[in-house]
Amino acid sequence: MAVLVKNGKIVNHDRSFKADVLCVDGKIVEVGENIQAPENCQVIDATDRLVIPGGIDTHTHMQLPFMGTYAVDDFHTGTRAALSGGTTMICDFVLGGKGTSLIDNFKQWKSWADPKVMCDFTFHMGITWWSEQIREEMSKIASEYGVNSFKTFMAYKDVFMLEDDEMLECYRHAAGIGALAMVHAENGHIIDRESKRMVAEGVTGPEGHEMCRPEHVEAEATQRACVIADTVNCPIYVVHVMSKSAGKVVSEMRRDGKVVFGEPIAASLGTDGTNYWHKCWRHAAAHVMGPPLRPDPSTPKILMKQLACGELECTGTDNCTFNGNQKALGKDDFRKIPNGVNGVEDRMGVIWTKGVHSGIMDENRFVAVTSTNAAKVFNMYPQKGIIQVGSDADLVVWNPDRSRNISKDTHHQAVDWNIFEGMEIHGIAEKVISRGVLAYEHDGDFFHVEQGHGKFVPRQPYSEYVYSRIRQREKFYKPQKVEREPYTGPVIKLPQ
Ligand SMILES: NC(=O)NCCC(=O)O
Ligand SMILES: [Zn+2]
Repeated sequence: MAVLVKNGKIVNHDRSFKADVLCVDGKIVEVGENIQAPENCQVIDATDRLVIPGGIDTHTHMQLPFMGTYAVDDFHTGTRAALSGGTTMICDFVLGGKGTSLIDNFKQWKSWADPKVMCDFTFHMGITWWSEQIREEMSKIASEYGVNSFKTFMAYKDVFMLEDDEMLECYRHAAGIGALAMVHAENGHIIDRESKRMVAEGVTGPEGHEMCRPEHVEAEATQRACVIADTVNCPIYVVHVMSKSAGKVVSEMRRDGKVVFGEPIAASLGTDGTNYWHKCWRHAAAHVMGPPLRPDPSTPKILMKQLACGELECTGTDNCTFNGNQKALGKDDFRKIPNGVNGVEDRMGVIWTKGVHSGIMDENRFVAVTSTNAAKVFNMYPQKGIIQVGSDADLVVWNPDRSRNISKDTHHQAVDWNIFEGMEIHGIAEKVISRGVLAYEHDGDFFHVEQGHGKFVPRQPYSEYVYSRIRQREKFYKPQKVEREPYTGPVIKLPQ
């Protein structure tokens, strides 16, 4: 069945123009003026509306097994919520523990996702231990399984954390197979020691979670990860940039010519870490995630400005949700509170409200940071991230003139809390088209697709957007030997 979106203002990352869009069999087949609707065509009137490429959430953890429990939003409720907010694709993390196989983990996550997803999805792989097996599996995953991005952790000591030398080898290999290294940047050794000290000194509440890992603990690791990646000419993507200091490091590294990308998330752009000092334990615990939200209330605006001017690149959510009774595992010790917050439903609205509506970025940049840049960085462009002939028909009819209030009582996510509770959102995804099918209508709250509608999107290595600069830099990474006469003078003898 064909879908024709009429009279909309098409917004792409680089230009906006008035046109219709015709979608047939999941693809955009025509973009132009006064397109005639073919037979059996569903016509969607987008007069006075924007038509934007479907959002791509670069970072989710649906039903993640984590800290003894499972994230409560699974591939069904999570992707359903995504659609309702204008996101038509998620990038979820396959995250097995130490000693596990990447191939087995990939198959496990795929079997969870396939029957449940309501929007398209792809995977990043977590590298939680290092060995010859993992090196070989990384190659296989990149060449045969359609995954070209691998996340390493500098935190979660003894669980997911790699040491610097392991990261170096992992990144060297990633560069060799045309993949993108991703990093959770926090100094895991400091967190390990300081969280124990915090509890020993009687600070057991959620505020201790932030105090044992203040923002320089994130910034130091961000700098270290960038240096490690640069040493082996590997591109690096810093996930969940949560602080001004880490954002500054990313920006400085980019200005210094390093191939570094930074990803703030809906949470770091939309709220802040003062919540950890809230008198209600449940409220404070709901915001616990790693790296934490920052108590400096100027953080969200500064990160938004960095996004607007190109210092930061993409936006995700790190959506990893736990209900109150799960968070309560840490009621007497913040170290046991499952880490994670919501965002997949509200990311587009939060960024429009705090970025575009507030005058920090324009609509084209909004499209870039919510969709196009992700498609480019992760090598899905122009299949995803742009409205043009030949691209997947993932479209959102966006009404910038309507507003809504966020609440856990009305959101679509399974989680019983919303960190954006009460926030007035400007900009509504009125109609959401996923692979050429009208999937969601805001008015009436209608979902027209079933579980299993979404498809896995395989991605090739060597994203041009990322690797063209890596190739240019290769010549500087070859060690240059100086030809000289051998030294023939005396040499002292060292004691045996
Ligand atoms: N971020 C978080 O708190 N939970 C998800 C796992 C991770 O990405 O660190
Ligand atoms: Zn992380």
